[in-house]
Amino acid sequence: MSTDASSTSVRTEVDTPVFSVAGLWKVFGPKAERVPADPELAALSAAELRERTGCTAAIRDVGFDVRKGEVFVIMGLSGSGKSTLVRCLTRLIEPTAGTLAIDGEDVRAMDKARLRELRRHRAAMVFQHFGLLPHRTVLDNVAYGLEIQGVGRAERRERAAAFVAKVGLEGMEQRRPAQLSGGQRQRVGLARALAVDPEVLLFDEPFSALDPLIRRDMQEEVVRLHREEGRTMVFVTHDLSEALKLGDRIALMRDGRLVQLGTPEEIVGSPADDYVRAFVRDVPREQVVTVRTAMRAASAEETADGPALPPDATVAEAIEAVARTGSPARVMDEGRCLGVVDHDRLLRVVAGTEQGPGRRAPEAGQRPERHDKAA
Ligand SMILES: Nc1ncnc2c1ncn2[C@@H]1O[C@H](COP(=O)(O)OP(=O)(O)OP(=O)(O)O)[C@@H](O)[C@H]1O
Repeated sequence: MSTDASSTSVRTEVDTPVFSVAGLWKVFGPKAERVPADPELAALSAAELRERTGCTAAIRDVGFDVRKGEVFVIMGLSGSGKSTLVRCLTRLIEPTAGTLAIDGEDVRAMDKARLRELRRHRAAMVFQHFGLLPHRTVLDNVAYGLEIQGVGRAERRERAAAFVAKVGLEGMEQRRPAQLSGGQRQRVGLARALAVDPEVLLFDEPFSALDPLIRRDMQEEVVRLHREEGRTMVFVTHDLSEALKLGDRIALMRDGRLVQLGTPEEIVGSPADDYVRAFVRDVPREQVVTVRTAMRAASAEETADGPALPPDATVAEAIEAVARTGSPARVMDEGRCLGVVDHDRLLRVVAGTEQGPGRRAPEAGQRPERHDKAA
């Protein structure tokens, strides 16, 4: 999504944040509120803070917007504050300080009824431990959220059946959770969250208990659902490759702080500090750098011929196209040729020796748009 300040009205609508978070803190421990309020305490390291106050700052002064329709990934190592952060969004964990809004509405000011409504209708959570009801069938588990919403039996079963099919479990409606594999159970959890048609889906490390092949299936399922429905998603993971695969943007957390927020290409191409650099060192650049970044100006001859790729295609995809046809690939946007990528450009990205935007910190408005991560 564009961050261009001179946005058109369409862009303004697209840019309306679903969640807006600013100066958010979550401190566990005695008299937690004094920590964000006192600059001296707020500046202490985790160990010093614990020693001085007995408190743990799980989230420290974090701010970001989640834009409509994006997959927003919160990533970091164990203990960096990811789960706490995603739970703060619907106040499953109560923030200590800061502001938090959904569609412009102050979440911290919501009363119990409004919060319940928020969690049931607007922001549904998919947990790692799927929380299925063991004595209910797949269909009834998926219908459960609708039952809570007061939807009548016939309608909820019909809607639940459609979502069971949507996540690829057709024919298993009458099974119980114990009769399913881990991946199938996770699909039931996903269908249950989808069935209530929330504005935003929150995932807390939903796939970390799954074996790698099933995990990849589920990631593809999320990409597919996102492509089909365009639903906003906030996805917590400690796995960098999962983050790069799913995220339109990634918020990288360390010790409760947000150390970098950007597209996968920005995070890999322009790490904010040595910590992020070390984190992304082994990522194959061709899988995240886009042709928009790698391209050069095209000659008149080159604009007329050659394979065509959208600007957000990865260099890996371009390598395939160029290898197949033997000629430079054109980067096309709405029928216009923006530039070309040839052997030389592509090899430079793989070797990590290219000059240009991928090596600079992208400025606002220059961010590559990523529509179709699975392509
Ligand atoms: N209820 C609690 N009381 C005290 N400290 C807590 C509590 N919950 C979390 N913490 C601490 O807050 C920090 C962040 O925890 P959190 O669970 O959010 O991390 P995480 O990044 O999700 O980790 P993981 O990937 O291991 O789940 C950790 O230091 C943790 O020990």
